[in-house]
Amino acid sequence: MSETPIGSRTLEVSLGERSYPIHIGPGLLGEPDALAPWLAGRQVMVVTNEVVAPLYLARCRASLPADAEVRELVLPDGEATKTLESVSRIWDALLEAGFNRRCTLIALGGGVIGDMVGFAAACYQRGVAFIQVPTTLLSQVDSSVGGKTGVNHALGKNMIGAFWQPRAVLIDTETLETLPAREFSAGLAEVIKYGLIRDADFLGWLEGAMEDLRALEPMALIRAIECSCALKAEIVAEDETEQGVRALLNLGHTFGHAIEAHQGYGKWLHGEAVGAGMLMAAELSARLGWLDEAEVSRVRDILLAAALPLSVPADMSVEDFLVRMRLDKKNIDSRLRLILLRSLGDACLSHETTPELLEALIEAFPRA
Ligand SMILES: NC(=O)c1ccc[n+]([C@@H]2O[C@H](COP(=O)([O-])OP(=O)(O)OC[C@H]3O[C@@H](n4cnc5c(N)ncnc54)[C@H](O)[C@@H]3O)[C@@H](O)[C@H]2O)c1
Ligand SMILES: O=C(O)C(=O)C[C@@H](O)[C@H](O)[C@H](O)COP(=O)(O)O
Ligand SMILES: [Zn+2]
Repeated sequence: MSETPIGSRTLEVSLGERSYPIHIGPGLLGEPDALAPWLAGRQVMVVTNEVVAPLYLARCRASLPADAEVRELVLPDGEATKTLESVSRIWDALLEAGFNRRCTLIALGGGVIGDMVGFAAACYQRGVAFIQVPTTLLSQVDSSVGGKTGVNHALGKNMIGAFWQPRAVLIDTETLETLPAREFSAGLAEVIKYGLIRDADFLGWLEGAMEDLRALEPMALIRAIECSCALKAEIVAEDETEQGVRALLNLGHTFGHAIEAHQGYGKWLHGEAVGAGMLMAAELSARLGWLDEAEVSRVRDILLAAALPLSVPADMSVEDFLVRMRLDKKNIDSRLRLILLRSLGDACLSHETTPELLEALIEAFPRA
């Protein structure tokens, strides 16, 4: 890009030869040639969905060089479409266009599009370039960074996938102006997650900034997105393929993924399920004697301030949770491993939970 616009920031995900930038700022999408530096060749396929296309496809095209051979694929919307069949449609479109190994895929949309396009890129002709252009808060603070790509399976979330890093992440914070409030709240869950797992100061700042964030106050937004991306980039650089510390990014997810899969993908938003799951993890941490009641209340209060659910679905039994949780990717040798909190800002991967403790926690957790 020629000039850095006011209020914008650049971070790096440091992965040696596969390092890449994260550009964050208002109005980045639509700048002429903004995407040009990371194209592998002239062939470009922009993949988006039917909600995002009318809003941002034209701006995305305007950020590509005039001589690029650009194709567009507009997929249906929603978590229920995060399937191998949708990814297959991307491969069909690439082959029909005669695209070769030097093509570049652009993921324009939220985490569903980003995860699918990344996976399509990882497999097409054994791996081609892709760029993340995230347009939801959740995808701007989490899913566009770190190279986890894939699709859901009826039996479990993100069960089919690959680690495949993008060449760049371009975050235009202005795209959040059209995002529904419920989706914005879902994104806040992952923002809160970073404070809970790794950064108590950031958590403290978030507690005071929640109103500004929900009002889309530009500087608060940039700070939340920048801090989130910086924390994620640091963890991914340390542990790209989740052999250790990266698992902390899964706080609340073992419970959350169980809710998403049991309810039917899309009924509960990913961030909503993760929010409730983080409260469950905090309460379990308290039952182990690690958090005190005041700390659990802080978790409850910040989730409430973000307009996230504090209860789980009324129709989910303890067994409904356990069946799904036993399939979690973090488990080893049938031992359930959960991310818990030793204190606010300090998470750990724990297998100290007994079945009795877990069952009692799920049983007692509020239903709605
Ligand atoms: N790969 C990772 O590391 C990672 C991390 C977190 C979440 N995820 C995955 O991300 C997915 C959730 O992502 P999400 O919350 O972005 O959901 P999403 O992609 O379904 O987007 C949410 C909704 O907002 C719409 N939308 C997108 N941008 C918009 C805009 N600017 N204005 C108006 N509407 C817009 C979408 O069409 C959709 O209806 C889940 O599948 C989750 O598993 C992946
Ligand atoms: O990047 C990661 O690592 C994460 O765990 C981020 C999570 O927010 C995200 O939901 C991720 O897709 C979960 O991955 P999974 O392997 O637990 O399905
Ligand atoms: Zn998540």
